[in-house]
Amino acid sequence: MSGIAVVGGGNWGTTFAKVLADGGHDVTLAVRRAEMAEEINDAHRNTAYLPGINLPDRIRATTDLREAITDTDYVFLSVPAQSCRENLEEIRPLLSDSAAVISLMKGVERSTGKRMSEVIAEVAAIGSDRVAVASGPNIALEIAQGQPTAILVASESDDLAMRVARIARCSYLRSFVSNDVIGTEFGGVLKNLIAIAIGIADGVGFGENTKASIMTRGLAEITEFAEALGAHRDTMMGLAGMGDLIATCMSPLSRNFTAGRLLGQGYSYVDVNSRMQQTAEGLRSVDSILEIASEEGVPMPIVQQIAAVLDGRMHPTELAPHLATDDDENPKGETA
Ligand SMILES: NC(=O)c1ccc[n+]([C@@H]2O[C@H](COP(=O)([O-])OP(=O)(O)OC[C@H]3O[C@@H](n4cnc5c(N)ncnc54)[C@H](O)[C@@H]3O)[C@@H](O)[C@H]2O)c1
Ligand SMILES: O=P(O)(O)OC[C@H](O)CO
Repeated sequence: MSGIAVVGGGNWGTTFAKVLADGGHDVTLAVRRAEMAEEINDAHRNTAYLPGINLPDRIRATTDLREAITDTDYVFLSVPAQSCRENLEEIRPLLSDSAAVISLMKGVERSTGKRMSEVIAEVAAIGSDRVAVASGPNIALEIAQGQPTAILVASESDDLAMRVARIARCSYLRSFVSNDVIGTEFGGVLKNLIAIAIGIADGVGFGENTKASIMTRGLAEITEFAEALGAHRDTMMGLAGMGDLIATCMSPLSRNFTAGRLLGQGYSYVDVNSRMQQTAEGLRSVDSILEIASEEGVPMPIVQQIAAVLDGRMHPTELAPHLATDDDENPKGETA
């Protein structure tokens, strides 16, 4: 048995399939639309998601999940987090007894607050030694253009993390390994929220001081949250935390930053949703993260202000979460 499948032919799924193929592997890319599969197979292009990018011949697209998953060792999942469960329900009966499932997603499930690796283990009914996650400063289009970057692959199984890292690398993507699954996942989920705040600040017209202070306080805020949930601090200071935070907050290609900027420009949440062509996971994660933060007693002033802008309780020009403190005499974390 051998084989690699990527499920989800969007921005990231297609780019990740290209990374795997450029690393010398044959990859089956499971997509939903027949015309997309045809374009990828015949013209080696996915113009809807990666305009101007030529895809390697080693990628074969199909709309048939059975063809993609059967007898496959590694299944990489790159669909919106809210559709992870339904996609897995279709995948589960097709999985071989030893196949590993790797999440490329950066969201939590709204209905349960679960991380994607938790949803995978539950729905696919597989042990944590067959589940991995991969996350880092990975703006898809830049990687598809061959611009160099790095990614962190994490699994509770060192062996699986190493195997996935060896597959998921090529001349322009270096993979590092970790066993901090919680930190690697929360790094990706939480940086999206800070990128929305930075987008709001940008849309309002605030300058670099504002954005730098939100980013810095944001890193402290998401690190405290992630640590409370079991993440290692080092992970939050590494590629999957600070690295991804910087990339996402600074890139106009980021969908989370773009969604924030639209909010800052005065569009409502409903308008922003209808304008976004691609997945901005942060918009769907805000409520779940605040719920978990409240259960854990972790203060999240930045995320709270994003929620207030999203539901119209706060005007974007009032966004100044880095000024909020319960105790002005004893500001917390000012070494950050
Ligand atoms: N784009 C990036 O730069 C990037 C980088 C790293 C991680 N990610 C993460 O990867 C995941 C996928 O993001 P993306 O950028 O590829 O999103 P996207 O919107 O570009 O594509 C999503 C894909 O999922 C498919 N899909 C399958 N089931 C679906 C369903 N029920 N509803 C909607 N779409 C469904 C769509 O057809 C589409 O091909 C997200 O969690 C995102 O945070 C994205
Ligand atoms: O476009 P975004 O905001 O989903 O961010 C993409 C990646 O997660 C950046 O690492």
